[in-house]
Amino acid sequence: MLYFDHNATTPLDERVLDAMAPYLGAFYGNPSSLYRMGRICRAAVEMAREQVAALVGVHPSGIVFTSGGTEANNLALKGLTFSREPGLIAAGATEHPSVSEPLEFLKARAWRTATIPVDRNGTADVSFFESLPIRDLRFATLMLANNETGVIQDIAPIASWCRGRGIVLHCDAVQAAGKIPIDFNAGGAHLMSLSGHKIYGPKGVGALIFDKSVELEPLLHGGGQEQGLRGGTENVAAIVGFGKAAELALSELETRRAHLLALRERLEAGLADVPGAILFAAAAERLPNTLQFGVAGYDGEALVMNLDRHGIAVSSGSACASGAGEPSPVLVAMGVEPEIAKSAIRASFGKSNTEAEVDRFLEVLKTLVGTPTSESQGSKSLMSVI
Ligand SMILES: Cc1ncc(COP(=O)(O)O)c(C=O)c1O
Repeated sequence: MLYFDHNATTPLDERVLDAMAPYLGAFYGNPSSLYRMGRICRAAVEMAREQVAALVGVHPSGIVFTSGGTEANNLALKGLTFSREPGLIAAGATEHPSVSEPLEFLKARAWRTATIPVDRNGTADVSFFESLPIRDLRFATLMLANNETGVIQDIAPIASWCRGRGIVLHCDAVQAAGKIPIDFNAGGAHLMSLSGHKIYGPKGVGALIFDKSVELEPLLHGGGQEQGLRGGTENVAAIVGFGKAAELALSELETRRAHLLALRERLEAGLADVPGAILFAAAAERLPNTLQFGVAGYDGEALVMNLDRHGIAVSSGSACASGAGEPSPVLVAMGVEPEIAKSAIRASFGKSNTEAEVDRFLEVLKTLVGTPTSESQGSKSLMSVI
């Protein structure tokens, strides 16, 4: 299978599996136990904490391990509300459901939201913040990179606006981590979510990075683990795997980034010969591995299924939204017409993909959507950009 769906999930790196193995076998201790095996497991968890901290340039004590990106987002958003009077939350228009759904939950409980609009390229409008009633604004949330389009938001000016007014900013960096450099402190957000399975680590583990100045309440009360912010016996093997994946992501960041960008650019160039291809968020700064496009007149989900018959795995939008038959809310928020949005396909490359695989993808795509007519072949490019 040609796997181009790394924003949905990544395969487990073999080196990660090797690091995890002892903690799925011989070292089964509880990291809270005082005897030797417990201490070995504790040391493994703490080493992983250092590895994840290094990926985003923070002190290890600013990391809470969670069951994944979804829990990290829920912990941030709900955890901020428990000790605050209900008020206004500013939230990006293209957030992942693990942010937008907790916000819906909060809206049913006296909280209100203000949507930070995006332009046609999916870039958030920073000036929108000036229109917000500061006294009512409790906190803000904006993703670092979008899971569908790969659009990267410039968080620093928003964070500095928020910090200047004592407003907490949460940032979902699940898709950005391991693909672009992240410096938590320079970025300026107070809270940041990460996930293990998007960086060749295991599923079911993630982290919330937190600034100690922020008042945050846990979702899970229990044995006081994770500095009291996430009760429950730690999933040691998964945490160890996440740590190893983070270490590799940091040490290989530049080589991975260059490789992924070359693949993305190859696909982008090839799409110019695909009749009716429309590249989304073309002018925005995007993740090196992600390319979302539509093919006018075609249904994205049908194309995904046809590509699957040829052994090619891509997504018709975000993994969570696919199957719903609705146009992608991300593209709709960008002002893309619903009919065009319904034709969307997302290719997200990974470190093992090759140029030959991209060429094969283009070859199959062209057979599925027809080849250019001699008349259109004469034109410079058949691809429009949105
Ligand atoms: C931007 C973004 N945030 C959060 C998540 C949720 O992460 P997890 O699958 O670890 O719960 C995802 C997963 O697709 C994502 O793309």
